[in-house]
Amino acid sequence: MEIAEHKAVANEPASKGKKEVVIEIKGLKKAFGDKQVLKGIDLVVHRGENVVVLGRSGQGKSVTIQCLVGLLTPDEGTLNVLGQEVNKLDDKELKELRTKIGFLFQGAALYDSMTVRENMEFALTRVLKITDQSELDQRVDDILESVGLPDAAEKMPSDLSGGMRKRIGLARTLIVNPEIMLYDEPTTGLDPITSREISQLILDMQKKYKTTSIIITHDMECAKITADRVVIMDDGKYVAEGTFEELHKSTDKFVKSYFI
Ligand SMILES: Nc1ncnc2c1ncn2[C@@H]1O[C@H](COP(=O)(O)OP(=O)(O)OP(=O)(O)O)[C@@H](O)[C@H]1O
Repeated sequence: MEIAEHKAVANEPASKGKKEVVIEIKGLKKAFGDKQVLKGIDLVVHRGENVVVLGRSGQGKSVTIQCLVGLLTPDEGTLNVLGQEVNKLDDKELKELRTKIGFLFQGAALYDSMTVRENMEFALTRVLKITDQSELDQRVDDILESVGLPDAAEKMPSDLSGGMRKRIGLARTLIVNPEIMLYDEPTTGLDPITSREISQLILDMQKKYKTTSIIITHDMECAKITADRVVIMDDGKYVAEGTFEELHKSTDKFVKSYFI
């Protein structure tokens, strides 16, 4: 197995030649009852990087993300996000940290009784406390333009196709300027063409908004399009790491099984 040794680089200054560490997970372990799900996860994500996590179902990819944002408490290990130890934060500090993190989960989680514009404005007023109507309008129009749906503002979520809902969900998440984006299977349930468009959009948004992302996916094309780096998870650990091309060329039987 060709796992790269994860070097402990937390707390390094973002000085010349060194990339700023935005997320650092060390020795993360988590069990539910007698089921040991995470058996020692180590991961460093640098600013502006898209890291894709691959792995069969039930490996603990989502559990890792939930630990990262303080929704689950690990049994062992440390999670450092934007310079803060997640498990040492009180509720108020955790809430504050979460405003810097955008989530895009399987369902786009739009409020069905609100128009697209109202969904966006709700996020802006709640998170960024913006109340000026012209600024709200400008931000909504800008983000809808960015995700390729400039005319969707007055539509209801029920009027949108699955692909459009994903785009609007992404817009709603990005409109509050998160530093980190966490995607949990962003292309699940979409047809191959729409999946490709959403993957491309994730990449475009990373470039435009300079976000740092962890993308959990089973979609290899999504991984190919979006990943600066791929990690593969198996049996509660990360077992292989590299660029998509590096892993694609791997001779390791387990890694190769992902690329068939
Ligand atoms: N709150 C919880 N209580 C008990 N067990 C849980 C809890 N959350 C997750 N698990 C268990 O942990 C294991 C890993 O779940 P997780 O959702 O992280 O898998 P995953 O790798 O994201 O899978 P998938 O690709 O199917 O989403 C599963 O067996 C799941 O049942």
